[in-house]
Parts: sequence; C-alpha cells; structure tokens
Amino acid sequence: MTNALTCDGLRYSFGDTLAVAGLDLSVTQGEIFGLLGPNGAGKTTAIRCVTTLLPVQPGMVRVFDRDAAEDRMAVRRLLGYVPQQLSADARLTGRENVSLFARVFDIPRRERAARVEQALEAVGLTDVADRMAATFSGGMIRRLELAQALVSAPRLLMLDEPTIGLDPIARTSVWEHIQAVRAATGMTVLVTTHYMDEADQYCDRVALMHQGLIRAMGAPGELTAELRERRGDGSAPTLEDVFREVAGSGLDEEGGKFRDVRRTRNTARRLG
Ligand SMILES: Nc1ncnc2c1ncn2[C@@H]1O[C@H](COP(=O)(O)OP(=O)(O)OP(=O)(O)O)[C@@H](O)[C@H]1O
Repeated sequence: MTNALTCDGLRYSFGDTLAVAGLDLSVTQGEIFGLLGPNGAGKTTAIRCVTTLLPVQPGMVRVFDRDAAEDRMAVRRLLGYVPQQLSADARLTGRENVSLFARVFDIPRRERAARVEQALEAVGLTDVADRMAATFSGGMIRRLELAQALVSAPRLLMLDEPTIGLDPIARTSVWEHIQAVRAATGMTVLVTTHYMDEADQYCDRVALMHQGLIRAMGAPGELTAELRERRGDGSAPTLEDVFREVAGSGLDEEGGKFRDVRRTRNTARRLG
C-alpha cells in the first residue's frame, strides 16, 4: 500500500540553524500519527516542508507517492493544514470562515454550500455557525479551523499543536472530532504536539523528535513496553519517560529557544 507520507533524509536549515537534520518517516494511510517533541525540536519546520511552504530537495518528501519538490501543486491538493498560528477571521461568522476556505480551494460553486455544512457538522459547530468567530471559545476556534481544513476533503490532514492552550474539556473535544472524521473518511492525520499524554491516548503511532532528528518511533504502547522491559524493575513508564531516555532530558526542562517559546505562548494566549 502507498504510504500517505514518506520523508527520506529530510533536512532544512535556517542559516546556520539545522532545524531538521535528516528525518526518515513513513506515515501509513488512515493512521493518526503524532510528531512529538519540545519547543524547537523541528516539528513545525518538518510540517512546513511537507506542506511545500518551505522548499525541499527532490526525493525528500513524498505525499501519496507525489514528490513535494517536483509535483508541488499535486501535493498541495492532497493536503489539509491547520497551522499553530490562528487562521480564523474573528470578524466573520463560523460559516463565512469555512465558506472563504471553500472558495480559496476552488470548490465548484454548486457543491460549495453542502461541503461547508458537512465540514461544520463534522466538528460540531452547525448550531453556532452564524455567530461571529470573535464570540467563540478557544476550543470552538480550533474546531472551526479544523472545518476550514476539512472543506477541501484532504487525504492527509496536518495539524500543528491543535490543542495548545486549551482546557482539558476543549482538548478532549478537539481530539474526539479528529477521531470521528478519521473514522468517517479514512483520512490520514499527522499531528504535532508536545503533550505526551494526548499522543499516548489518541495517536496510533508516534515519532519522538529532538534537535531535528527522530529518536524513537512506534505505537505508544510498544515504546512504553520496550522501556519497561529495558528497566526490568516492574515500573510502568509513560511516553514522557521514553522521551527522557532517548533525549537525555524531559520536555519541561528542555524549554526551547526564546522565539519558539514566545510563539507557543502567543498561540496559547490568543486561544485562552
Ligand atoms: N523562521 C525561522 N528563522 C530562523 N530559525 C528558525 C525559524 N523557524 C524555526 N527556526 C529554528 O529552527 C529550529 C526548529 O524550530 P521549529 O519551529 O521547527 O520547532 P518545533 O518543534 O516546531 O517547535 P514549536 O513547538 O515551538 O513549534 C529551532 O531552533 C528554531 O529556533
């Protein structure tokens, strides 16, 4: 079966900073795959390379067997992307925001209204679709952004820190909608997060990324079981413990550079 996404030695530098240092990754069709790591690990840069927003060399990124360097437009048509920074317009209603994306994606006029309704329904926003987005809670805004991405019926949906800054109830709701959409459509989902507990609960497989490289990859249960075996002391390690072992530090101590933390905090503040 064709992989939804293959990265083969993906590298990307900003000047002297090697943000992604040779990433090898395969995401199977239909899975929810988590790219995990602290601020500054290179997750967003890797995602931007896949979306074709950052240029890559031929052979480094393939989406459903289309090369991101050689077949950029075909790759873009297969993708949905919800960036970490907010992308909904507060002065438009929920429905207007999704309609705007339907026009941007060039969905034929006669299908547009139905596709917008489907997308709003998929994220549970039908009843509030005529309210201004400015009145939405942080969790509702995240779900609205999910609807914006879903309206084009992408085959690979990429979400950058979809639950950052949300309260636990809103986080659960965002994840449940992601799972429901996957179940209904068979869509593949690639999600970045630094919340290990969420990844453990909702992702089929995860890759733990640190300083531009993947340090461990597998189903969360497999990774923790392997560590339990290595330790052999009967303790029940978490994914956070696996990360600590492969990266030499926990996520909290890691911290990231000032600009990475500032960006995360800005997103969290605007949603909170
Ligand atoms: N536009 C940029 N210019 C210069 N350096 C950058 C830029 N974007 C990212 N970097 C650097 O590249 C590295 C990887 O950053 P990236 O944003 O990909 O990490 P991340 O894992 O997504 O973190 P976050 O959780 O903060 O989004 C960091 O060292 C970061 O400072």
